[in-house]
Amino acid sequence: MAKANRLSKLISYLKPHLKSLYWGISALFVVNVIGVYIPWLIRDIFDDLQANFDFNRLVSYVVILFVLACIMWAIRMASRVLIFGIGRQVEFDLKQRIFEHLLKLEPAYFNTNTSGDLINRATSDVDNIRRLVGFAILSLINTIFAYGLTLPAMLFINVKLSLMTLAIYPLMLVTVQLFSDKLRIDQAEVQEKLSDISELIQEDMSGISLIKIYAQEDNERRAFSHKNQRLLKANLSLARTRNLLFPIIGGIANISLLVLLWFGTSDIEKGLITVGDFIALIIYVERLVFPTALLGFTITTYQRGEVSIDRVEAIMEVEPKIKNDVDNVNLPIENIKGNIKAVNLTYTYPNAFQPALNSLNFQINAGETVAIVGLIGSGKSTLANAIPRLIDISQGQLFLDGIDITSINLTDLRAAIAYVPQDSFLFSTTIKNNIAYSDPVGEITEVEYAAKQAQIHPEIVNFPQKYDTLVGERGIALSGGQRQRSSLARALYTDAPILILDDALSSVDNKTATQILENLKREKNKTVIFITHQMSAAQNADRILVMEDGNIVQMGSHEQLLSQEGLYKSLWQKHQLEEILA
Ligand SMILES: Nc1ncnc2c1ncn2[C@@H]1O[C@H](COP(=O)(O)OP(=O)(O)OP(=O)(O)O)[C@@H](O)[C@H]1O
Repeated sequence: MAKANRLSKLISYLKPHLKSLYWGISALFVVNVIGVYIPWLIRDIFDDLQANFDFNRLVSYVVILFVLACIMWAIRMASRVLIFGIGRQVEFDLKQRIFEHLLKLEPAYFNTNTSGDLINRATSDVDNIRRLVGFAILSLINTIFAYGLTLPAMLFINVKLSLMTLAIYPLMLVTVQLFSDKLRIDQAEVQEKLSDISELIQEDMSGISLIKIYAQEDNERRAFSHKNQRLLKANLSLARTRNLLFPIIGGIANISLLVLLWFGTSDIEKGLITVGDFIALIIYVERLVFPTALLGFTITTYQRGEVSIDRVEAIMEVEPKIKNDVDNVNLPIENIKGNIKAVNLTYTYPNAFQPALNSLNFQINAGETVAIVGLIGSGKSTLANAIPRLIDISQGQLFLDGIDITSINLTDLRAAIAYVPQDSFLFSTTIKNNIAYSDPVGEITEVEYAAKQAQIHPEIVNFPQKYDTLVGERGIALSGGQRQRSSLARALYTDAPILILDDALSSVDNKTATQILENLKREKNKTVIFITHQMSAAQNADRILVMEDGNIVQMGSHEQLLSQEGLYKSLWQKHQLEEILA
């Protein structure tokens, strides 16, 4: 991204918070004015008291200085709260925008972009932008005000002394810049070693049974110790760099004070400056140490923030491929019958050489139960994903109740379809919330009804907290079959006119799977499409589509297909042989 573009992005992040920024900058200005005025006052106090000491005046000066210092402290606090607050606000806005944008993107995007990278952009990169907006802006403006106000005051007191003492300050800036590069490298190294360790812990905890079966505890312990050593080394290197930098900055500041002391005292002696002038200069020089040192960090923070703006904006620039047509048609769920028709339906995955769906033509009537069978990789899941537009299919190839699905409002289309994907994903929440995912405030009786239809109810009531039992990663471990039937219950709960099951009962025994499908068949007006490798379940469907290499090679009822030579007959014979052998 070009520099000007980045700057305009940065301004757009700040735009909603301009009022706070205005007040924050104003507060910083006032702080710096008071910060320059206090040494000036001390200068006058010294010169005044030296000429004519009076205890009462001393007390009143001390009170004035104390009040000014308190006001400065309070305003400085306010400026920090305001500007760091903007950083936090921008962080909040960006995280929200990234998440909302990711929700708009199609599943294919997440196949080509790792979740680790996306999480990194939404956390570490957003954090870098927060630092740019909070710390870098505060520090940069503070430095501008500090120099802009302090330097004239110093020059007014004595040009030669001011320039001599500050001449060494660029060295401080360069040192911090050099160190901040090293600090960044060390910090990244620590981060990398830390994620290595986290990955190992995560993997070992998931594969703990395998480690035990293969008696690999010693090997894993050694692997952990090796990674832990590397983390220790990285941490020590970071500590060394930090511990070296701050004494060097202090040393440079002290050199400039020594210069001031050396030439300043002789100037007092020569009567070129007063004692008050000298003390004010010392305070001014000290005042500039912090902003100068911070400027080095500010430049690095700014550069890092710029890279992060590019990385975050790269996500935001990805246009969702599957979106509503400009003149999309609303299709209320109560008007949907559930007829599905494909006309030369063709789909090729990006970077694939062959189409996964190769000019399919079929019609599924409303209320029909259709099984899709075929060899692995023949395109069954791709077809299932095409109907709710989870993949980007072309216009004029797939129709719902005679309407091109690419022109139907996406929310309406998806509301019409209950879909159970191959992996029965469960969220880390209660079983009730998992089933009632599409309408979390639904009645428990409806949740139970769906669970009964999916034949999981008797097992749920045996769970420790019944429907309130936590499942998913942080809950109890469910068997494959229980997970599948819970996902099925989630789909049945929505009561959509079309139900698609993608091999969703593969871990359920044949008898239960057949029973579930029988129950579904009895559901009037529901179009059911179920992809399966279980031939005993498929045989009960009204019709069966047989797929091979992205083509529908056979279509008909179980009896019709058995009477023909072809893939279906050989799949059925194989199934029967397995039954006999079992
Ligand atoms: N995201 C993807 N990117 C590229 N190719 C893919 C992708 N998903 C599937 N394919 C390919 O498309 C073809 C059809 O895959 P699909 O998953 O639809 O088959 P399937 O019949 O459902 O298989 P299974 O019975 O094993 O579930 C396969 O050759 C597969 O390798």
